[in-house]
Amino acid sequence: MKNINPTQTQAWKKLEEHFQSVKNIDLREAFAQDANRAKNLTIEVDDFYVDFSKNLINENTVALLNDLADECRLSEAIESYFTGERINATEGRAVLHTALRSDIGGVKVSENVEAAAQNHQKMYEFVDGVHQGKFVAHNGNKFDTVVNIGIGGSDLGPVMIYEALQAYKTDINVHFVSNVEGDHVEEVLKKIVPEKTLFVIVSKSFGTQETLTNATTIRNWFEQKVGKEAVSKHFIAVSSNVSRATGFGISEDNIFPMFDWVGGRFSLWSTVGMSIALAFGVENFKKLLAGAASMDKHFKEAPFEKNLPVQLALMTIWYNNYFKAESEAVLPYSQYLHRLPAYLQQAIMESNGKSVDRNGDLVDYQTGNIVWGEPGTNAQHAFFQLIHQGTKLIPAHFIAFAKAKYHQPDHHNKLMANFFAQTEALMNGKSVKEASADMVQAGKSDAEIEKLLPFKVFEGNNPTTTILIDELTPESLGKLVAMYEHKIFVEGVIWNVYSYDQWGVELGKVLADQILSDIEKKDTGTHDASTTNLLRRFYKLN
Ligand SMILES: O=P(O)(O)OC[C@H]1O[C@](O)(CO)[C@@H](O)[C@@H]1O
Repeated sequence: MKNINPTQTQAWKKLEEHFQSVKNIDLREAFAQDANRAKNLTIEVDDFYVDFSKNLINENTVALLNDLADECRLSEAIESYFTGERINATEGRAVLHTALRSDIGGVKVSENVEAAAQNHQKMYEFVDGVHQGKFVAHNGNKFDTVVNIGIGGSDLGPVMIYEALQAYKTDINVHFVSNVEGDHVEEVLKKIVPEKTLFVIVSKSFGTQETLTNATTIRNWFEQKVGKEAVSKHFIAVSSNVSRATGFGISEDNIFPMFDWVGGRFSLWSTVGMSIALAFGVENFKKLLAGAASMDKHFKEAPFEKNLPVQLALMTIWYNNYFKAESEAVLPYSQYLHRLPAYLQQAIMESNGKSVDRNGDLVDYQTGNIVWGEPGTNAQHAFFQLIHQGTKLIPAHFIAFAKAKYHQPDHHNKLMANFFAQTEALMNGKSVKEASADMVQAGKSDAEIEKLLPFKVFEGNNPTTTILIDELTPESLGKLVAMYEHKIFVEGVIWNVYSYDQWGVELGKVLADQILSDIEKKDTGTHDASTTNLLRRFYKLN
């Protein structure tokens, strides 16, 4: 059976017509006319309150988007996802990060769930052993520092969670080395005491240039400082390629396997989460998994119209494919979530940045959107100007926790006041009448008002989705991340792309290897004129 081109569905065509009548919706009027708008366009799932009502939609939009999901056979796709069908067809793999945290896929994936549990068990025993002083440094010291050596999914998930759960941290500190840039390694090495540090090399393939280079440099440094014989006590690895890891010199006991049915960017729930478990303890790691599991259940069971990942994905499709918005901002009003946008950039853009559909045909519609963001309120003082008054439509997710971690009511009230004010301001804007009234009030002359008026007007009608969560806990964080994972899945199904491969990153890797061999010989090789000149300039200084 051919995979469905979304643009050929009835719903897509109806949405095109519907778009003509909704594209100029005035949100202020929409709220004035419908007292139930906020209530009807909000989904509450336990501690998550997600308000879609400040989006450029009406209830008919939601119904038509749900029809689109139906016509694209989303329900069947969800079933295939959870039951381990090889939906990553270009690599011939199942996509089962869900089996790392819930048994919702039923008997078909019970073997995967069991294998995941065994791997987790080995990790939990190790982590508990480190905390209890059973697994110690070569000289009997307790480890108080971990260095996570990995990149992409072997870094972004762990570092994002590590930053987010600082309030739950044990006395183990984690540093992350990812970039192949030697200065990154040096800066981390400056901060650590090797005798008290555990190094975790994380690489699903154990073939990634950056990670192997960093791991080699760090091991050499360690051998010089402490001695070769101590390496086996201080270096462990997480990989699905156990033989390569042993080839690197890590003993098999110190290797924590992962599976090829877990994609790198969805792997923080696996043994890739080793540094998370070390930093926060096994119980908190389990809570993170439990939170994700509850979102899995919601996603699998809730009807589309009440389903958070489904509705979030449909909103993205609405803006991306009808309004032709290119990007989406993710704005956490929590400093703890400062790495969430970076994490989501990989998860979303590596997954759905595809231009060939699942039939192998070039798509003639927009797929993966660009995701970016920073925490509020800082972002307000940086790029909000463009969202308020620029020429681009930027739908934004505003994420906040109703309860602060520390009791600082003055700070929290101010933070939340900004959080609420921004979505209101983005929606309401400021009309000519309001802007001139303000200036009259401020005592401006008529001439000044006339001159400044165009600059003081805010068009408004900028769409936002508010994700208000009771509190930042390991559980709620797990839910939040899983919610975005499933959103990515739904978008991939509707855009009819394979979300779980990443062939697009391969070409650069191959070319970098070729150029490296030129650089090592100080040769300009056979490159285009621009690259040749750049190499010459580089050789002058090296
Ligand atoms: O864990 P590995 O195999 O080192 O890969 C790191 C990252 O590289 C990528 O394959 C892409 O470059 C990512 O998908 C992955 O997360």
